[in-house]
Amino acid sequence: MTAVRPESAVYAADSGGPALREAFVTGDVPVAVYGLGKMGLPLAAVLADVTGNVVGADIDPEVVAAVERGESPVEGEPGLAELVAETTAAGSLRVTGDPVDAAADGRFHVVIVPTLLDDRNDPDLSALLAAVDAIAEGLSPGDLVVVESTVPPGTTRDVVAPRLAERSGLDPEEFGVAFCPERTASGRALRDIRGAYPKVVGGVDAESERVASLLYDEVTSNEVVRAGDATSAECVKVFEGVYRDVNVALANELARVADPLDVDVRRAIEVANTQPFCHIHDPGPGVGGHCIPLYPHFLTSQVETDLPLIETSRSVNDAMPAFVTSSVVKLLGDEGTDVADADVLLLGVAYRAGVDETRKAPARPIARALSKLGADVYATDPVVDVGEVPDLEATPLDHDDIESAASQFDAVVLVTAHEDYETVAFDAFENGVVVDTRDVVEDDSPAVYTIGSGRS
Ligand SMILES: NC(=O)C1=CN([C@@H]2O[C@H](COP(=O)(O)OP(=O)(O)OC[C@H]3O[C@@H](n4cnc5c(N)ncnc54)[C@H](O)[C@@H]3O)[C@@H](O)[C@H]2O)C=CC1
Ligand SMILES: CC(=O)N[C@@H]1[C@@H](OP(=O)(O)OP(=O)(O)OC[C@H]2O[C@@H](n3ccc(=O)[nH]c3=O)[C@H](O)[C@@H]2O)O[C@H](C(=O)O)[C@@H](O)[C@@H]1O
Repeated sequence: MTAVRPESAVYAADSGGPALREAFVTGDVPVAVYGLGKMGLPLAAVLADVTGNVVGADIDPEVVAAVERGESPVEGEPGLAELVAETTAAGSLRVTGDPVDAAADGRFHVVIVPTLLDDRNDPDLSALLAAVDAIAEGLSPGDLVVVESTVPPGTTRDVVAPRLAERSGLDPEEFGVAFCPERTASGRALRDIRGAYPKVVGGVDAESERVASLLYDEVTSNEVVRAGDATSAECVKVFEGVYRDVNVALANELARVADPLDVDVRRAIEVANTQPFCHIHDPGPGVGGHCIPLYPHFLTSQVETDLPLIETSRSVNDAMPAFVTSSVVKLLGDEGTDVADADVLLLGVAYRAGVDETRKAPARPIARALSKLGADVYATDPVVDVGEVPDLEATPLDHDDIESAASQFDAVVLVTAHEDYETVAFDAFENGVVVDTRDVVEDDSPAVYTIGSGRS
């Protein structure tokens, strides 16, 4: 039986028909976005561009102040600074430091706050619950609440929806709840949000899913895929990430046979992938970011079932920094240099190319391990401010000084495949070994050891 919601801007009399779509794009369905970070600000700006009526809430005063000034505190997103300036100037995007404030205004509530792990690798949903509690204070009959933050499967149905009802005093039938994952990647957020991929929606009931799919259909130029329920939609997001972590682990494990087999594994992978059903990923120094390394734990923490492949893949990826470190030590030894006497430069601290993000970045454990062995470790990055990176055991080196300082280093390790490194003259490192963990360095450079390909 379809839930009959109290009539509201979202659940108009002919809910789901032209009236709702029309109301949404004319600003008659006020939108509240909770979390204006790397994903939330681009999302709020696009929703403001579509509807003309968005209030963004963030608990970080610096974020609020920047957006109030019409500035984007999120960098590295093409078009975002302009869109934030335009939508704030037009009054389409307002911002508040009080999520309860936003909840009072909003009728369509979108939560995109951080969901991380605690120090025991259990999901930390504290930010999500705080946002949900704020929404509950301002929830009105006929509202729709959507979670976009990645969460462990079952969270929307078993935690968010009941908590909203309990804390708002509303009957569960009086409002809608759905999970609609954010599938966007940093550096291409506006393009992704506007329709690079289908938008997935899943409701705690059919009416929630139907209305969520209508609203997002006005946002994306791509199709909207209805997962059938909220937990299925949560699984879609987590499975995408787990698929990636397991497949990167396969590539990393294959990279380990390059030396014993004396084969260029990267080349073999490239050729194997000419089969349409073969999609072996790229070997690297480890899996970073605050998404892919986390999502397997969002699944394993939810079930008692043994999931050895998923858990082992995590271990394989987390062991890559040690594999890189041992390769550096061996190559230095081959040159008669003891790692304890070595100066080592890490090229790249960001977890992947082009992003200003170092959470779970492989550079951190590589620097720590080399320092522990007595090496003097330096690090540079064209995007990240290395001096501001917490827990990095390395001396910052300015990106522009790489070639002039090159001769002092006994080893240089390319950790992040930043585009800037494609133009570095690696022959300037004539006194040292070059370890390339991302297959960026041109083969005609001096003896380069590429993880997965061996010596050039
Ligand atoms: N960064 C990425 O590449 C992607 C992230 N996601 C998911 O999106 C969610 C958000 O991630 P990011 O935007 O990267 O995080 P972020 O750390 O860049 O931004 C989070 C923002 O939320 C704010 N915040 C924290 N608690 C709040 C609260 N109770 N109310 C209002 N604002 C609050 C913070 O001050 C911060 O500005 C996470 O669940 C993540 O898994 C999904 C796809 C891609
Ligand atoms: C399934 C999927 O591709 N998810 C994307 C991913 O983006 P993210 O920014 O985390 O980057 P990523 O390309 O997955 O890389 C994650 C980590 O894995 C490493 N990595 C990735 C692919 C590969 O073949 N080899 C490899 O070593 C990267 O260097 C990086 O350290 O996670 C995002 C997220 O959910 O936050 C998601 O929106 C993005 O679409």
